Amino acid sequence: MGSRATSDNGSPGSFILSQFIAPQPFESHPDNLTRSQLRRHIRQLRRSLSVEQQQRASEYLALNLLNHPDLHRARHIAIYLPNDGEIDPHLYMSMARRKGITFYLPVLHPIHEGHLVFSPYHDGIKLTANRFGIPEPSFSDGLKRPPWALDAVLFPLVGFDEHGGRLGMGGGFYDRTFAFSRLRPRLAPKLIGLAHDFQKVKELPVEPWDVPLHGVVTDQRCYRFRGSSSP
Ligand SMILES: Nc1nc2c(c(=O)[nH]1)N(C=O)[C@@H](CNc1ccc(C(=O)N[C@@H](CCC(=O)O)C(=O)O)cc1)CN2
Ligand SMILES: Nc1ncnc2c1ncn2[C@@H]1O[C@H](COP(=O)(O)OP(=O)(O)OP(=O)(O)O)[C@@H](O)[C@H]1O
Repeated sequence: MGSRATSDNGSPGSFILSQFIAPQPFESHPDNLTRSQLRRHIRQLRRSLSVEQQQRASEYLALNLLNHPDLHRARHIAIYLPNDGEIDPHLYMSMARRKGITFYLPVLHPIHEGHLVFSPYHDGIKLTANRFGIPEPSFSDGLKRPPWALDAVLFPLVGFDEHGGRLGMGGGFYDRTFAFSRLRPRLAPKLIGLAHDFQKVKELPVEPWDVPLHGVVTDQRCYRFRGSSSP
């Protein structure tokens, strides 16, 4: 199963898996949708996954992340709590914690509108729903880690394409918070999107504010984009 950590076109095994996991093959995403129509369409497909499909996707995702070269040396990783059918990174987190990795959750900045801060995520931490209903640590709890001091950030994606184009929930939170990475790419954390493989679309227009991802990891593959400096 380690062979899923590949950027080629996949093996017969991954074809069978994609038939099992995806509610529809990605080719069926309608053409010519606006960004917000596409967002609605993929979010609806994502929410329609069964508990078993989500669980299976989470297991394959964990294997692909554990084998990912960009994460081998990472010790401080930002992650997210799955919402709205997002692929679930909990299994990866529990396995990686045994290797001494510290995880951080995004918290909406109460004053710096549209920006995120990152708080440590460990057992027993108190979480409260933010204005989108997503649980997050309190802004005043725990020692925050500045975005530039993270080794890697695992972005929740709504959509992505094979060229590094990214569609998020539409708030621009990740784009604003990691805008610095376009000016100082060598200092930036590894920026890696997570998604179900069927969230891949043919092509997304790149907006001027879009922060380029180093790669995307799905339940089926690891996609790595131009500009990723790791071997
Ligand atoms: N799991 C997870 N956590 C995350 C994000 C995410 O995408 N996923 N975020 C990534 O940025 C931030 C929260 N951003 C979000 C932006 C919009 C919506 C959302 O549901 N928008 C509604 C309308 C919301 C409203 O105004 O009431 C919608 O589009 O239907 C949710 C989260 C931080 N935490
Ligand atoms: N660096 C920035 N500074 C100011 N506004 C920004 C910046 N980045 C994005 N925005 C604004 O955020 C809005 C949402 O952007 P977009 O549709 O690309 O969000 P998204 O990438 O889907 O969301 P997210 O980044 O939260 O995952 C846009 O209208 C854009 O003007």
